[in-house]
Amino acid sequence: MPATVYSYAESQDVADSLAKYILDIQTRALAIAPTFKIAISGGSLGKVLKKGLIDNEAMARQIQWAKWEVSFSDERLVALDHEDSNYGLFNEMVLSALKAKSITAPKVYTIDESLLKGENGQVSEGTEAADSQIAEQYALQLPASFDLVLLGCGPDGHTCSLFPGHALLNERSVKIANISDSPKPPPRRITFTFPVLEAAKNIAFVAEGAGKAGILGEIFGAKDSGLPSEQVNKIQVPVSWFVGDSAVAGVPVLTSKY
Ligand SMILES: O=C1O[C@H](COP(=O)(O)O)[C@@H](O)[C@H](O)[C@H]1O
Repeated sequence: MPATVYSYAESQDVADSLAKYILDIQTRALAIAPTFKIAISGGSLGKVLKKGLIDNEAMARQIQWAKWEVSFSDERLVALDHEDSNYGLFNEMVLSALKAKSITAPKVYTIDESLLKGENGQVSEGTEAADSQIAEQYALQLPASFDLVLLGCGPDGHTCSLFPGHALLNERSVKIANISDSPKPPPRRITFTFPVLEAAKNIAFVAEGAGKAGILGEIFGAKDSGLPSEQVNKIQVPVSWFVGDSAVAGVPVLTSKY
């Protein structure tokens, strides 16, 4: 099933179309279940969600936040209020805005921060055993299947914290893996593995900026690059990309509007 690419000149249009797509999946999910199960990534995605789901007031009114269950596709092993935390970013961009508007917050599944900390309450340097315990504990909170997984694509083609050429690309024995050698700082993270992505009902990437055009050229090019984001495109799940025109400039892919 080839991925569908939705491309827009304006960043606000990327955010608004993504928001409409999320709303449609939320509506379908809530028609058959009491909660909408979504996984969110870090990086640039937080700003796009704020623009599309919070600042766009018509959209904001239709989002049933109280019925959302939010997990993170990857998380950096830092305190939740650290600037590198993916939860921290979502909190800053979305949760704090909901609080300011007195809107009931979604249920959010974070890492167990206490497992990060040493006896003095400070985040410790971590060990393989401690980090894999954080991963195992996070896996216990996952639903059997996400209605929607929102992903970013790094300039090296990584997604979640699955990096090009890394052994975790072949990890199938656990749903959440820990990594201590992330090429992008911080080095200690946990991440979804491919079985979680394969079990999802829908997956969407968001990629903006001319800086992504090179890697998108490889991902959508004729040659198999084996890049993590390209591997996600090959999963038997509907995969959509919401991109800025500059991110697909010169990329051999058909684009449309959502
Ligand atoms: O490190 C990470 O990077 C990716 C991509 O981020 P972006 O800023 O290039 O969109 C992100 O999806 C992931 O969650 C994050 O931990």
